Amino acid sequence: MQRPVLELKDVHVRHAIKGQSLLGKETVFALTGASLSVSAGETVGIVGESGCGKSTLAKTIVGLQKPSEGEIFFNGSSLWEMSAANRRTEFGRNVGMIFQDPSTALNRRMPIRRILRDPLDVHGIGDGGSRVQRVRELMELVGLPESAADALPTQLSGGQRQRVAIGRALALGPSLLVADEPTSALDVSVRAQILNLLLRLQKEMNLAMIFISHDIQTVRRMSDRIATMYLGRIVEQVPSALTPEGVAHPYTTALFSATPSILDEINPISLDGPVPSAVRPPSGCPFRTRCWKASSACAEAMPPLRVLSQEPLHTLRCFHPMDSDGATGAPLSS
Ligand SMILES: Nc1ncnc2c1ncn2[C@@H]1O[C@H](COP(=O)(O)OP(=O)(O)OP(=O)(O)O)[C@@H](O)[C@H]1O
Repeated sequence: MQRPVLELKDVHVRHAIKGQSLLGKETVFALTGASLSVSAGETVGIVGESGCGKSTLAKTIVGLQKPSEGEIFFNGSSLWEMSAANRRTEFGRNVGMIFQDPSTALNRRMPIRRILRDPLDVHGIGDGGSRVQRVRELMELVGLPESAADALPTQLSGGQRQRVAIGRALALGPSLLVADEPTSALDVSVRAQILNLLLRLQKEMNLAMIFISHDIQTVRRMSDRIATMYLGRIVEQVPSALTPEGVAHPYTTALFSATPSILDEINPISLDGPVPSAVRPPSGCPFRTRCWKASSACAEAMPPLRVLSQEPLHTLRCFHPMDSDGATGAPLSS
């Protein structure tokens, strides 16, 4: 079996509450027990509502956030046991990140050719001539016209700016790409172009990709596997090829029912009540306070990780999965 490019083992991230240190009484449980892996040529999609920990997971994967507990392996080496210099050079060269909003992610005062060249300069790759050549290649790769080279980010459209951000993320030829909501700040009309560009580049470059979105249909289209997050926990990992009826966690089912594609026939499920606080998450399963299938067992303990299928991978943390009674339809009254 292929060794994963990236592997997270039981990773936790706790944030201090604003104005307090981590030693203060209360902390934000931003990520709890996340285990995940992604191999070359594979895309894992992360989906969940706002505040569920998607960005924390992304920052943790690219080394911008140190886990409070757990381990991260990159090509088999522990990220936080590497020297800081190796993390910056060896790891930094091999991982690219695309952020949600290209307007804030790019330096407004730098012309595009400098933005694309910057990673090569910082990592000392090649000489002046080869860097100029690489910038040309990158512009062609992401579909930017030559005339954009001397423009400032503010002179480009939102879609073109995101193309620049993608080019910069790929400048050093990474093996892992993390895209955190890469189209949510863009006009609907250009979203499909950027998604298609990412799909093509991921295939051509055999990248391991983590693709994050709050929209499960976009994640399904972009990924081989969907990891559903709820209140800092990965509650299910399910192959994207499965139909919504094949998913097992009630929360994943609810996400599908909120944004059905024209091919899906699912009854709408409305989730009652707000997402609980990440400072005081509920005991047991975090979803139980909004789950129409919850029982007293769900309050007592976090459901253990169950592997429903190894190849393709389907994992679940739930005491009352959808397939246990064949029901994918309307919620039972609570
Ligand atoms: N630096 C921080 N300090 C304190 N709390 C934080 C910090 N960053 C994130 N959080 C909290 O951690 C939890 C997870 O946040 P995160 O931004 O990872 O979620 P998200 O799913 O990416 O949300 P969104 O889709 O709105 O960006 C939230 O409760 C958030 O308020």
